[in-house]
Amino acid sequence: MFTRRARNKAAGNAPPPKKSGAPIKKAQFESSKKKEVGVSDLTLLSTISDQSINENLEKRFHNGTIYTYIGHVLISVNPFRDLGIYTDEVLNSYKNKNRLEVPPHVYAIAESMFYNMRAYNDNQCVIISGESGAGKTEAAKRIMQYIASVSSAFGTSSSIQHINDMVLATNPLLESFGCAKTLRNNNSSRHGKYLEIHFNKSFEPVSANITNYLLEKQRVVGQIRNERNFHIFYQFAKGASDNYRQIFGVQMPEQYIYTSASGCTSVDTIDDVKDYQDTLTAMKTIGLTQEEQDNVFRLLAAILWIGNITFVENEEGNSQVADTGVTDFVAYLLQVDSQLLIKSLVERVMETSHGMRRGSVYHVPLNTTQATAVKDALAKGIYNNLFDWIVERVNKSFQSMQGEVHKSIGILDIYGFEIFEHNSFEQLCINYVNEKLQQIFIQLTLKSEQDEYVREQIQWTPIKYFNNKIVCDLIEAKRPPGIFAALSDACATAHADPTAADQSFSQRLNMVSSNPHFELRQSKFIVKHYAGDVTYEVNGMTDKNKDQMLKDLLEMIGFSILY
Ligand SMILES: Nc1ncnc2c1ncn2[C@@H]1O[C@H](COP(=O)(O)OP(=O)(O)OP(=O)(O)O)[C@@H](O)[C@H]1O
Repeated sequence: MFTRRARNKAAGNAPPPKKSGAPIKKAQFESSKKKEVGVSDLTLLSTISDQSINENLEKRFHNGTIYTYIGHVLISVNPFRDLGIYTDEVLNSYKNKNRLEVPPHVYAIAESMFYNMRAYNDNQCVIISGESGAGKTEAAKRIMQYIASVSSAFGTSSSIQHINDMVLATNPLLESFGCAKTLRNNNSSRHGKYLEIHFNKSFEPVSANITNYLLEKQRVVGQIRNERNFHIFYQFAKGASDNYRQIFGVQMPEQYIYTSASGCTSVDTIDDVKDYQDTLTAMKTIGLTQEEQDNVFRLLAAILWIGNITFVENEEGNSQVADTGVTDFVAYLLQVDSQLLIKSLVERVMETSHGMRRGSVYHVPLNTTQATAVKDALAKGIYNNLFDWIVERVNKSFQSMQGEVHKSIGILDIYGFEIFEHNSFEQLCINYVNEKLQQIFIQLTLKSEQDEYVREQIQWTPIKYFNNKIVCDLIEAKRPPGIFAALSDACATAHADPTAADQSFSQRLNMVSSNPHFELRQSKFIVKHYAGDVTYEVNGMTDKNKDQMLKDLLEMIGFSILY
């Protein structure tokens, strides 16, 4: 976790010097103060090696001390239990304190951001990085909690309280729609989020803005064994009111394919019914009207029922909806004609063209596999649009309150680095984002620091570090092509057959195989990431990258009054 530093490094956020002659307060001997274990800043270690760093972190961790600095970067080790370190008392003990006066804590980071913004009139940003389950989202929430608390004390108007409530309400709302249980983390973020809190010239919070990055929408239609769909589906299925159960046909999660196929509908540490109530409260706090909420839940119900549409083969070997009762209900939820819905699922409209002129239109029947893919594309498309709409709606609520914006504090919380038994396009994207963050980290810390020593002609022993630019290039380079360029090229080669497109991708990967961080192995490839080696499966990558929402589906949805 690291923040943008103040311009004047030496000043830090030291309290103002005491006037001479002022009475000196009696010092308190804090018998309750925890004894320092190891060093609180790794730069104080006498020998710096992986082993000594790990030993120090471990020693502190066993003492219940999860935070340690390395210069101005805070390292946090997830305790996976309540250590009682986020109480109001602890929070208050960090207010107006220089971070060197108090033990390392995420509150100290938040305090220096708030101080630096005011003292140096500078925008602030904290980047939280770490592998999946490391505790990034928790840290982001603690920072938001701290900023809300100190900024409330800064002004007295009720609108400040309201803005802070809204900022905090974005957490349960976006977690419900954007987090899910994975094998690594019961509350894993499946999207990236950059939250900016805006302040006026008096440094009172006046609004906020959320930028959302790449939701893992594939999860809507399938999850690996013992993972779950997005939390909201289980909350809704278990907690919906009788009215919603009646009008939207809400069943328990076991009754829906999208929420039950992975064999996990409940999680020990999650109370879906309570969380559903929290989501509703958050929606109200953000300002969603009852009608807006109804439409959100109508679409969620539609997605769940879309998952239950199944296809059988007719005599010609083409797909046919197995139970039109299900499609009728989906059509009612989406407010579209049920025959139109069925047609858009079981056939594809193809149009020939003669030069610039439009040619004939053909209705090509789909087989059951193709129809299932179309059905899934519809569910993913609706959920992705719904998620974007929620983020936009939250931002609209903030904008409506907006006074003059002077400075901001930004908090970046993204999905962490992932290695699973089977890794696909989603993991490649997530791990690529983590590589890019690591690059920024290297630029902002190690490289810029060492460049400064060179500029100021300071003698020092250069620290060797792995610069992961080579891995970023491997994934994103245009020329020679990296993995993404190879993937785009394979998708562009108009292969209707996904297997042929995947093969073409695999062949193109030969071109990147000279990179020492890459290995091609038949239908798989290995990327040696900064955080570990990950084996990705080629199968299905081109389809996921194309992410086609068929024209017929878009037209069908266009008829819905919900859109
Ligand atoms: N400081 C902490 N104290 C106690 N428990 C924590 C702390 N940080 C994290 N946890 C626990 O660990 C779980 C995982 O943390 P979190 O969701 O913040 O990880 P993450 O790094 O955001 O993961 P992902 O990249 O998968 O989203 C939390 O749900 C919580 O139970």
